[in-house]
Amino acid sequence: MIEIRNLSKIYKTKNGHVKGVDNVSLTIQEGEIYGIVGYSGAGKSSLLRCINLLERPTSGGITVGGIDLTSLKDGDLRLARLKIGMIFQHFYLISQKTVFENIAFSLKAAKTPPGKIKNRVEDLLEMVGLADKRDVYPSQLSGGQKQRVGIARALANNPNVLLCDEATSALDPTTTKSILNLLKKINKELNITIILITHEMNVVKEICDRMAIMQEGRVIEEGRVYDIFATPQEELTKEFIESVVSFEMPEVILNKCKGTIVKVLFRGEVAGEGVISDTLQQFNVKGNFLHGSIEYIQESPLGIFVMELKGENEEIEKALQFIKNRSAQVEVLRDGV
Ligand SMILES: Nc1ncnc2c1ncn2[C@@H]1O[C@H](COP(=O)(O)OP(=O)(O)OP(=O)(O)O)[C@@H](O)[C@H]1O
Repeated sequence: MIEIRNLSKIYKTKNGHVKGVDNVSLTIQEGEIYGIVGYSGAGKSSLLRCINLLERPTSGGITVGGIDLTSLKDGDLRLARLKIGMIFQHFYLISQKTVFENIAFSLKAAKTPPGKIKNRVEDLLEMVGLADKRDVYPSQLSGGQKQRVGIARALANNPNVLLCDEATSALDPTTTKSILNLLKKINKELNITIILITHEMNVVKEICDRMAIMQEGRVIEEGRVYDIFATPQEELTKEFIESVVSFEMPEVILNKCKGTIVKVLFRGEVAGEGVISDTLQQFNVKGNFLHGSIEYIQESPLGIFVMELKGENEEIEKALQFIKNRSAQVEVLRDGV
């Protein structure tokens, strides 16, 4: 378990103090994939770098697996850090060393007996699918392959935690997917807790169990990814969700609709369409679908429909109540005109 307690990071610059992280407290469970989302400057990297003490927090504490990292002296901190791997957006491989040597470098730094290095590197290369690239140099690799080397290097010393700093932001969508699948595999097979920071909500939707949204150094919302997608509370959270699940409708379409426009959200296994068709049968209202999709978040369906309901006000009220009782959320986007 990772516990971040009242953590603040203040940078002293020549123009004054800048608050990178402002009193953040989070608990991340063992084996979880946890996403931290925010726009540029929100404080994500500062927070991530405080977790392994690449940055010393100005105040607050970090406990990883029961060890309070902020209280450790240099030697003990170095040892504790070996159990926290990290990967980066720009990979940071050593260009003069081969793939094998890049990974071996981590093992040598941790004083692994020389006789054990070869097998370990080969196992790691196998795990990340790069056995055939053992002797090539980073410049001969694609971005996705470079990140695989980064991952192998981060896993070299059997960490319990993997920190991912915008690990897929420099990659195309297909490569991003393959790296996310690799991270999922590592999380499941090695039971490594993963914390990733990203500005891409689709990354979080794809692999995270829980997430936090950061703004101006603070965590403004936190919870299970599914719940956050289903019922976001903060405007910024809604904005991030709309970047992957958009229900914007062209004005011309809205202007044509004279009925009540509602957005309905169905969670889990509830068959949304069934509820809607029951509503239309039981009440004297006409329905017109404007938008609809079923998003799968961690394989759980989340159905979101936007529709126009037409009829007498009283019937519409009854229909809305009926839907409300059978759905996760109903929001009237616009009353009938
Ligand atoms: N070394 C530093 N010195 C001074 N200010 C810093 C330093 N590092 C970060 N900051 C400031 O702290 C705030 C948070 O920055 P941080 O890099 O953590 O945000 P971020 O969400 O990771 O953004 P990005 O994705 O652009 O890196 C910003 O205002 C930034 O300018």
